[in-house]
Amino acid sequence: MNRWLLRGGRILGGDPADILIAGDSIAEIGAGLTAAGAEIVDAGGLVVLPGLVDLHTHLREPGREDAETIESGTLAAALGGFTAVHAMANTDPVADTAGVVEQVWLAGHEAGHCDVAPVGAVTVGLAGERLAELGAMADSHARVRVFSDDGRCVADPLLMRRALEYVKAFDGVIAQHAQEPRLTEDAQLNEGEVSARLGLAGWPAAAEESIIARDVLLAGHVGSRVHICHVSTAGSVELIRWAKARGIAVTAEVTPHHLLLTDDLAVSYDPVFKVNPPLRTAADVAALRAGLADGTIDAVATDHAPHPVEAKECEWAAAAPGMIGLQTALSVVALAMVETGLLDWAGVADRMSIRPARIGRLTTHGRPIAVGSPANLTLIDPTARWVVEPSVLVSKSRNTPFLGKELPVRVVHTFLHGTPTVLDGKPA
Ligand SMILES: NC(=O)N[C@@H](CC(=O)O)C(=O)O
Ligand SMILES: [Zn+2]
Repeated sequence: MNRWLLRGGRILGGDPADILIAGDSIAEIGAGLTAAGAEIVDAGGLVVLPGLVDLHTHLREPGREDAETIESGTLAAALGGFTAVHAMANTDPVADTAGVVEQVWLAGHEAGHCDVAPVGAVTVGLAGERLAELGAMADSHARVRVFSDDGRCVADPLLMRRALEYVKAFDGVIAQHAQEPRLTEDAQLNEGEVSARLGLAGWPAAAEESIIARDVLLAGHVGSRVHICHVSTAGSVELIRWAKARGIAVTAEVTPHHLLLTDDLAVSYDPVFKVNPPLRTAADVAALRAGLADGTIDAVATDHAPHPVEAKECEWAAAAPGMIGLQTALSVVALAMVETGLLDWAGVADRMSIRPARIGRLTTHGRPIAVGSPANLTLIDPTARWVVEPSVLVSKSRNTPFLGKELPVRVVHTFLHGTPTVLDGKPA
């Protein structure tokens, strides 16, 4: 049997302890453990977290293998400390049938770098007209629980209501990309001072907030679960706080980039900063950080959105929105939340593993680091710094605003069901 002895790591940043992995689970935790025949990993100085779980990853396969493949995207995930990712449905073909979600699940399983939980489309072809076969996707081998037309908003309120009602039967959740389409036609960046100065069409906060207000009311009305993708405004945080206080089953995610970057970066006209929803103001960033710290926002999700060079090395208006983020997520969260004292490592584990796993109903991820739990673990060096060189990025795309930047915190080892996927920062 597979046996690994992780020596002296600090579980969630606490006191040093040894962890013995046997097979796919944690067999023992304690001081001075010995285990004949086990491979030893010196975890001295490292912090041990439950394997990170991403609720929002664009793996681009099938259809856009020039931007990313399941192999390259999940390897980036493992190097970023993730043991599970939810693969968004805006592929080509769209993941709107049991056949496509099973294909994505199987390809993830064969790649073996992390578990892949396919997200099913809410509507056929993401067209927003008819519901996709949600039940068949839930019942498939992929066991889909998260459904989203992400990239597009489910704009029709009746269709949204029906989707919320439908997924109750199998404890699913609708993950809404909250963007009122008419209010954001041609929108290029946050509507405000910067958009006015640059003369580009703005994306008002109200386009996000009006959909969130509508959808929390619908979810409350039908008694179903709604999840809000990539929350980006202070008003959205307030609405979600209000809905949670009323007992509505709403959860929400924020991206690392929305926790750190602001819309004034667009004055460079560099499309690397073009993303959907757009970067907002410093006041929004402060509200997002506070909302994540107090748990109003449940989770950090990367919205890893790879695009080929030609989609980014062009004029701002012609560029595709999106940034890659799997390999930088933990570092950016450390910068925005840990170094500012807003979250400790236990808090990071909660927002990047425990809660996202619960939202996605992944039973073997986001478990406490305890005897008997599945050995999905991420060991990080909290004092290390690294430079985001192109050579360390394994995604097929390079569209990150952090290229060339120095970031804190390095992912050192990642274990997936008891087997290392990353050792010493390298693919195992
Ligand atoms: N976030 C983005 O800017 N782009 C995403 C779609 C999405 O998550 O909305 C993509 O698929 O490229
Ligand atoms: Zn989206």
